[in-house]
Amino acid sequence: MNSIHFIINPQAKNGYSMKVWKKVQKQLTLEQIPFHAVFTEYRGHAAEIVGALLNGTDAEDLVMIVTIGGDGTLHEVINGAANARNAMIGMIPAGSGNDFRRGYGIPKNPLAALQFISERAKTRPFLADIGEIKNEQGDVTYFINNMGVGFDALITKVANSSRLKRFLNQFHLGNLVYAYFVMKKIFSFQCSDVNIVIDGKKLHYKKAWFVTVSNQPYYGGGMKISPQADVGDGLLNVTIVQNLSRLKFFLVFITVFWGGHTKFKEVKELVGKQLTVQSRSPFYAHADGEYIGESPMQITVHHQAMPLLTKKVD
Ligand SMILES: Nc1ncnc2c1ncn2[C@@H]1O[C@H](COP(=O)(O)OP(=O)(O)OP(=O)(O)O)[C@@H](O)[C@H]1O
Repeated sequence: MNSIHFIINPQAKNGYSMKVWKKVQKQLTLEQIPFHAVFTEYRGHAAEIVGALLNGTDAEDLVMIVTIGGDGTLHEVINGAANARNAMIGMIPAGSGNDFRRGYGIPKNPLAALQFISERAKTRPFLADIGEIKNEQGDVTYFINNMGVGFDALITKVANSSRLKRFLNQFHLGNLVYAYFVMKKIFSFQCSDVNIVIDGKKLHYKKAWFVTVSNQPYYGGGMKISPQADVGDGLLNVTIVQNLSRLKFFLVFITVFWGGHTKFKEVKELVGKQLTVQSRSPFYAHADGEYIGESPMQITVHHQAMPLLTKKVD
């Protein structure tokens, strides 16, 4: 087997990732699987590591890259590899949200995940769709799970930079921080009218709370925001929540955990290959749970563009 390049975020879930890495490292040695390991040192480092790694290899050589951390580190790895065709990306989940694990069928247990990856490496990789986001300045960010503008991006931004998340992560309760900030921000959030142009069709939504664009069903640490989303169908699934009171928004938000929100008339769903999202007042935007700036954004799907060491989940 080719050497596996591990990229480990030692800070993910307050250092839980290092415990996972130690178990994985022991198993690699036991099974005599060749590997390299690099530890990220700061935000954005994983994308730089991947960029440098792929630059130093011939385009015909397949490079296996496995990240140990959360969806944020994986997001960076995907962005580092998005323009290369010779990277195969895998993940051993060790973060607090782990929506990639849910959406792409990766085992929870680190050693089971390693075995799963080793097996995938022997067959052809699964080619997943990825989403491309372009802002007004033309800067490009890719996403593998989902992107969103509005209330969910605001929660992402405040939760990710909060000390409370780090504190709660010590007790494996990091996800509670999102619920806390939802409760806190729901009273002050300002909705905005939103214009969406999807595959040439113009649509207008009054008083939108958020717009989420999904490549797979899960976001926010297990919420089923887009039950129909499929990572291999060449389509993006758009969810718009609009025109409801703060109280009703809260009730609808709870139902997202099991995908029940889609039954509400204030929740609209669209499907398409390319869209622009523009809000009357600027909305924060996130990609895979990482803050990326403000709307407007143009989003395009790239079908079967990312070789993954995963399987497609039905
Ligand atoms: N050494 C580091 N020090 C600080 N931050 C880092 C480091 N390496 C990576 N990061 C950043 O930490 C953030 C969170 O990483 P990651 O998602 O892997 O872990 P997490 O604890 O599960 O968080 P999340 O709940 O967002 O998934 C990412 O934005 C990543 O860029």
